[in-house]
Amino acid sequence: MKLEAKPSQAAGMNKNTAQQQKTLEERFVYKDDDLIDKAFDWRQFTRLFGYMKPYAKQMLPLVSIMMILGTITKLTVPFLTSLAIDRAIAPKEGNPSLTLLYTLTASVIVLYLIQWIAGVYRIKYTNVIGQRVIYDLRSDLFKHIQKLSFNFFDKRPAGSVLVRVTNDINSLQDLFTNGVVNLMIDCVQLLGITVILLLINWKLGLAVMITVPVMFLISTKLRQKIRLAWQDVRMKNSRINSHLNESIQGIRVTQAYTQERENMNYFDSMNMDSKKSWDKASAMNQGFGPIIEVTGGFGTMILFWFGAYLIQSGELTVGFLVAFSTYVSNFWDPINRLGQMYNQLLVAMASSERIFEYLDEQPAVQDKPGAQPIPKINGDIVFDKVVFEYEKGRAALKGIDLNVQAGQSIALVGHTGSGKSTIINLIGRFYDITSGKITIDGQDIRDVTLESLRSQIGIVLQDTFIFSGTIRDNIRFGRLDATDQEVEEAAKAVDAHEFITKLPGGYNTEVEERGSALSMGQRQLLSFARALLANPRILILDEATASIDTETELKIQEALKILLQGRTSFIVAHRLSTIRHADKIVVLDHGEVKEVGTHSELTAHEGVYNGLIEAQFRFL
Ligand SMILES: Nc1ncnc2c1ncn2[C@@H]1O[C@H](COP(=O)(O)OP(=O)(O)OP(=O)(O)O)[C@@H](O)[C@H]1O
Repeated sequence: MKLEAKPSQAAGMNKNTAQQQKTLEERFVYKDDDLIDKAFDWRQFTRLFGYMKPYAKQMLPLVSIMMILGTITKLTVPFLTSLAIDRAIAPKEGNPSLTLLYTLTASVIVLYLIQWIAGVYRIKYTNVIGQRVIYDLRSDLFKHIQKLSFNFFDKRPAGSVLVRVTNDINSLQDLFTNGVVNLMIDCVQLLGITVILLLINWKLGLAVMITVPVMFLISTKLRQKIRLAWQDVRMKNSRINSHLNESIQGIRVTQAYTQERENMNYFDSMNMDSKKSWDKASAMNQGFGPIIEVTGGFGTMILFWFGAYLIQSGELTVGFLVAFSTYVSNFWDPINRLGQMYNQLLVAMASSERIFEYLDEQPAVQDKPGAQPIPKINGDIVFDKVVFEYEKGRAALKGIDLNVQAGQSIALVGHTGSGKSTIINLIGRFYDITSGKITIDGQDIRDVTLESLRSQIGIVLQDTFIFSGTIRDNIRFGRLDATDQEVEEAAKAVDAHEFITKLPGGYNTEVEERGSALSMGQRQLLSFARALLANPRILILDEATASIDTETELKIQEALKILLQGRTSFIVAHRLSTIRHADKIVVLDHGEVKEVGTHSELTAHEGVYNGLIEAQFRFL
C-alpha cells in the first residue's frame, strides 16, 4: 500500500512552502507494509515461541518453580490475615491470642522473604531466556538477509530492512523477557484466586465473578482497535526510518541543492503524523485500564454488599471477608495486566509477522539440489543466447552471444542503460538469466555451487565500498587469512603502498564506512589491492567514471595491467586507455551486442564504436 504523506502541520508554513511541500510529497514515496488486520494466528504464535524451545527444557522448570513459589506465598498472606483477625485479634470464642498474632506475623514476614527471593531468581532466569531468544532471532534474520539475492534489495530501501532487524526485533524483546512469564504468573494467579474464592464461599465467589465476562466483552471490542492503532504507529515509524536513512545517505546532494529546509519540512510532517498516531494508540491503550477498574469497582460493590449479608446470616466471618477483598483486588490486577499483555502480544505478532516474512523469503538465486563446486576455473566463458529481464516483459539483455577465452580481457562499452552492468552481474550469478546459458569452462553456472563460483570471481565496483576499520583490514577483506606481508605486497603491486604509508597511521589508519576520507583514485587503488589479494580467476571491473588526474590515471592503468595478468577479465570501460588495450571490445546497444573486435578492428570502419570514440573526442 502506498501511503501519501499528509500536509505538514509544521508551524510557519506559508503558501509557497506548502507548494514545495506538495512536490516533496510526490518526491518521497515509501512503500509501506499493509496494516495487518488478521485474527490471532496460532501457527505464527507457536513458531515464535518455538524460539524458546532450546532453553525451555533447561530454564523453564526453574522459572516455573520460582513462579509457583512466589504465587503460593502471595496467596497465603491474605489467608493468614484472616486467621489473625478471626482467631488472634477478635475470636468468636475465647480471648485474643498475642502469641498466635506474633506467630502469624512472623510467618507473613518469612513468606514475603520467600516471595522476594523467588522474584529475584525468576527475573534472572527469564532474562536469560529472553536475551537468548532475541539473540537467536536477530542472528537468524541477519544471516538470512545476507543470503538474499540482489533482487530483494533492488525492491526495498535499506531503511526498511534496517527497521526489521532493529525495531521489530526490539519490540519482541519485552515480550520474551517479561511478557511471557508475567502471562504465566497471571494465569496461575487467576486460577489460584478463583479456586480460593470458591473454596472460601462459592456464593460470594460467583457473585463477584459475574463482572468478568462483562469485562472481557468490553475489552475484546477495544483490543482490535488498539492493535490496529499500534500497527499504524509502527508503520509511520518505519517510514520515518526509511526517510532518515535516505536523507543521511543523500546528505551531500541535499546540501548541494540546498534542499535542507524542504527535507526538514517533510520530515516534520512525518514526525507529526507519527506523534499523532502514537497519541491515538496510547489514548486507546490508557482507556483500557479504567474500563477494567470501573468494572472491578462494581465487583467490589457486590463483594461488600453481598459479603455483609453473608456475615449477618453467619455464613462468613469478618476475617474471611477481609481476606476475600484482598484476593479480589489481587484478581483484577492480573486481569488488567492480561489485557495489556494481549496488546503487547498483538504488537509482537505484527512484528514477528514482518520478521518471518523476511525469513521466509527464499533467495532468488541459490544452489540447485546436487550442485557441485566448480573446480579451479581456467577462464573460458560463453554467453549463449542469453536473455535477461529484471522485470517480466522488459528485457535488459536480448539474446547475448559471447565467446571469451581464458586470459582475455574484455571491454564492455555502450551508452548508458545498454546492459554493461547487467552482463557483469550475470557472470557472478547475482541474478539468474531468463533464458539461454552462461558457461564457465564448459559448465553451466547454474549447475555449480554459488560459493565455489563467486570465490573465484573478483569484482571491483565503480562505487568501491570501504568498510569501517583499518586500511589493512580493508585490503584483507579480499582474503581473510592473508598475512600482513601479503597485504603490503598486494598494495605495492598496484602502487597503493606509497599513499598508504603517507597516511598518519599507515596501514593501521582507521577509515570510516565508505572511506570518505580517501580520494576516489585512492579508494580504487585499495580495491585493486583487495582484488589482487583475493587472486580471482575471473576479474570484473566497473571503471570509475569520475575524472581522475593524469598521474593517478597512469597509476591506475599500471595497476590494472598487473591486476589483469593471467586472468579472464571484464571491464565496463570508460577510459580510452583501457579500451585500447583490451583483447576484445564488446559494443552493446539496448541490450544487444552490436560489434565485437579489437580497437583497431572496430575503428577501421564506421559503426557504433567509432561513434562513441568520436563523441569522446568531441569534448576534448
Ligand atoms: N535492478 C534493476 N531493476 C530493474 N531494471 C534494471 C535494474 N538495473 C538495471 N535495470 C535496467 O536494465 C537496463 C540495463 O541497465 P545496466 O545497468 O546494465 O546498464 P549500463 O549499460 O550498465 O548503464 P550505465 O553505463 O549507465 O551504468 C536499463 O534499462 C536499466 O534501466
